[in-house]
Amino acid sequence: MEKQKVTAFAPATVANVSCGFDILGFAVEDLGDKVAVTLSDKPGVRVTKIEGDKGKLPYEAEKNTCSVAIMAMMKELDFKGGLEIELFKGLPLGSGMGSSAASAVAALMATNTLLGNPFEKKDLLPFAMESERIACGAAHADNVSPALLGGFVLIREYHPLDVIPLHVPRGLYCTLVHPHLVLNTFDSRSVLRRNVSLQDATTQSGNIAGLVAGLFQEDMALISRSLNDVIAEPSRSVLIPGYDEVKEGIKPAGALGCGISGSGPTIFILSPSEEIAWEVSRLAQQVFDTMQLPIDLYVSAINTRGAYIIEEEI
Ligand SMILES: Nc1ncnc2c1ncn2[C@@H]1O[C@H](COP(=O)(O)OP(=O)(O)OP(=O)(O)O)[C@@H](O)[C@H]1O
Ligand SMILES: N[C@@H](CCO)C(=O)O
Repeated sequence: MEKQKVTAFAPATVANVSCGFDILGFAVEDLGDKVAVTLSDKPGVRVTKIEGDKGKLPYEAEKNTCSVAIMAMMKELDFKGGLEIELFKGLPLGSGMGSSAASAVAALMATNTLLGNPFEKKDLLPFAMESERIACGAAHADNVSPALLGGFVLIREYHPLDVIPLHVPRGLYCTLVHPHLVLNTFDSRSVLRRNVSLQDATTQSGNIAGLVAGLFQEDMALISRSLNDVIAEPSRSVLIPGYDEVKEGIKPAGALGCGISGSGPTIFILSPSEEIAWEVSRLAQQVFDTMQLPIDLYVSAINTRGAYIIEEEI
C-alpha cells in the first residue's frame, strides 16, 4: 500500500576528526534531527513546519538544507509531484556537530522511503552534498556521509565520489564539548590558509594514514598519536576559548586526544572507554566553569547505524 508520510532520523557527526580535513567523519548516538515528509497534491517542495530552531531557519525551499537535498533528488528522478516537509531540530545551528547535514540526510531518507526506495542509501550522498553547498558554500561530504551511513567514513576522492566506511574499534567513546557560541562553517572556512607547505602535507598524510590503520587495528595508541591536525586547527582553535586548556588536560586523564568537531566551536575528545570519556567531560566542565562560559556535554559511543526510518504512515 502506498505510503503518505515517512519520518526519519539522522545523527550528529564529527567531521575532520583532526587530521582528516574534509575527508573523514564519524557519527554520534542519540543526538540528531528528525524530518517528516508527506506526499501532497500540490506540485513542488514546501517546508511547512520547523521546531527547535528558535525561529532561525529558513522556510524558503531554496535555502533550507532539507528541501535543497530533496529537490536535487527529485530532479534526478524527474519527479514532478508534491512534498511537504516538517523539520524537528535536535541539533544547535553553527555548532560543528553537522547540524545542516543531519537535516538534509533525514529528509532524504524519509523521501527515499516515501517514493519506494528508488536509491540505495549511499547513492543519496550527492543530493545531501548539494545541501552543504547551500549551508556553507562547499559541498563537503564529511558530515553527510557518516550521518547517512554511521561509523567512521573516509571520503577518499570527491571526483568521482569514493566513500569508504572504516572499522569502529571496540570501546571507543567520544565526548562532545559544545560551548555556547555560534561559528558558521562558512566563516570558519574563510580563516583557513589557502596553501599548505610540503612539510605540513607530509605530516597530515602520515597522520590520516596512521588514524585509518589505528581504527582497523583497534590500536588505541596509534589512534592517539595520529590525532594531530596541522592544517585547520592552527587557524581555527584561536576562535574557541578554552580549546588549549581542554587539549592540555585530557591526555593525562587517559583520553586518546581531541580536536575541533567540524568547523567548531564543539570540541570532540576520543577515549578508549566510557569511564574515561565521562572523566574528561568533567575536566572540560571545570575548564569552562573557570571561564564562566556555559557548555553542553555529550558522551557517546560511535554510532554505527547512521540515519534510519522512525515511522511510516499509510
Ligand atoms: N535545515 C537546516 N539545519 C541547519 N542549518 C541549516 C538548515 N537549513 C539551512 N541551514 C543553514 O546552514 C547554516 C548552519 O550550518 P553550519 O554549517 O554553520 O552549522 P553546522 O552544520 O552545525 O556546522 P558543521 O558543518 O561545522 O558541523 C546556517 O546558516 C543555517 O541557516
Ligand atoms: N570539513 C568541514 C566540516 C564542517 O563541519 C570543515 O572543516 O569546514
